[in-house]
Amino acid sequence: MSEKQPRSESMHILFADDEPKLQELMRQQLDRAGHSVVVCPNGELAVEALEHEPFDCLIVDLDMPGMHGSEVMKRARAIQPEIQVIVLTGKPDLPSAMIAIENQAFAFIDKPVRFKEVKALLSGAYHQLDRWRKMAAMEHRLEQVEGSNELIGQNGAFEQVRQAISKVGPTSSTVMIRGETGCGKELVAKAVHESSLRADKPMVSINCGALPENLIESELFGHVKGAFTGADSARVGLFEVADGGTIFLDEIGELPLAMQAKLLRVLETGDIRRLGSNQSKRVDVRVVCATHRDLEQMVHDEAFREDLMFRINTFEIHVPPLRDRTDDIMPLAQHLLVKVRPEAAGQACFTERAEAELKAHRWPGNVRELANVVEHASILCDQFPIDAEHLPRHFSLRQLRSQVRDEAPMTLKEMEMQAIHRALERHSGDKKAAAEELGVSSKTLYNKLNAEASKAA
Ligand SMILES: Nc1ncnc2c1ncn2[C@@H]1O[C@H](COP(=O)(O)OP(=O)(O)OP(=O)(O)O)[C@@H](O)[C@H]1O
Repeated sequence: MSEKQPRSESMHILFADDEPKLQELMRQQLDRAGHSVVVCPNGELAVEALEHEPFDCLIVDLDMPGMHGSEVMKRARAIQPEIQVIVLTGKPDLPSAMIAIENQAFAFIDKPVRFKEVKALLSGAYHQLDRWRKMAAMEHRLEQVEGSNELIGQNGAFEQVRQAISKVGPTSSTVMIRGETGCGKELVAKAVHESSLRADKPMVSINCGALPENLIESELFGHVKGAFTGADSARVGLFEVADGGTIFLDEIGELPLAMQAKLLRVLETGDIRRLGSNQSKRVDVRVVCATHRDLEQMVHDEAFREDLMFRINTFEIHVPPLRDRTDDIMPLAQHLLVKVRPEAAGQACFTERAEAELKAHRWPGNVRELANVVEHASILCDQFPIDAEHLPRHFSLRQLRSQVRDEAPMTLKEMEMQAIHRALERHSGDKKAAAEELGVSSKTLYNKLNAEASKAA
């Protein structure tokens, strides 16, 4: 007697085969195993069924009179991309197997059908579908967290950025994006990737300044099991993950010299080698880098390899700081506000006073700082428009620091953040230089800025 499928694994199945006996058998067995099933005697009716209702799985015979099984599979994929397909055939030869592979079938079985085998495959198909749905849910969540990748900016200088993206995007050139911290370099890198022929392949990002030196190599190139103490299992590096796509090396100026040499070798040969392995592997990855550092000065100071600099700055995009495009401040503020308060769309959301303050500010943290300020204000403001009083305290303090420095009470934390922002201002957003001046590590500085950003959120 067939066992009933656990409820959670039951699927809605479309069975398409022209053999009446097999149709009857599958109808009974699939039903008994806890699935719901629609049986079609030919391809045309199967496609009609697919157009009318969603199925989890399609079991399809290749050789049916009329529409061939391969055509049914193609149509099924177009109508329901996530559908899992199991191919049945009376001729289990290479051409049939190729058809199954080309149509991304989950499994391929020959006749006569052994139901035990079908049952096991259905369980596998169920889990495959489950993974597909979880992945889709994750992508959806990621999209919500990251928001849209739309680049806002009408300013002339920003228009040049757009033009540069559209020119270099479709090529496979290495791109170097320069600009102060928070001015939108990563967003520009995403736009380069999205306008490239690799847009449907992954783009992976790594912040070279945020990783301890001993982890960077394994992060970029992976490692084999036992490569170092604690490497209990092998790990795929980001270059391999990005194969076919783009890797974004943020804060490239922070890359230690030893790693610069290894990166240069990868860029020149296209081969990567996992840490602890003797085997190289060819990867096809486009490299996009970003930095707010003066790389030429770093080369002069022997902190950055000249040969690597020449290799990565084939094409440069300069993202202007926000203070140089004040006409972009309000469109950006409105865009960032809609991200956190969708109901703000289409409304005039800032008073003249708030607008004046936003426009007068120097924005050492650029668009990221603006995003934090807007989010903070949106929390304090129950009803639009946002007024100057809704802007964050540290923002107003910075704005008015010359008048209020001695009068306004401040917590230690606020004084600390003020010191950090002043140091960043003095060093034009250069976090490493600011950290040096403040006597803390770059990592501590990043942590404090991140903590401030999440507090404002
Ligand atoms: N032109 C823009 N249009 C819309 N949003 C933007 C724009 N520029 C920056 N942002 C937003 O501002 C924030 C900071 O941008 P991004 O991370 O790209 O800056 P960055 O220059 O890479 O920063 P860092 O130097 O710290 O790495 C992000 O949330 C981004 O979406």
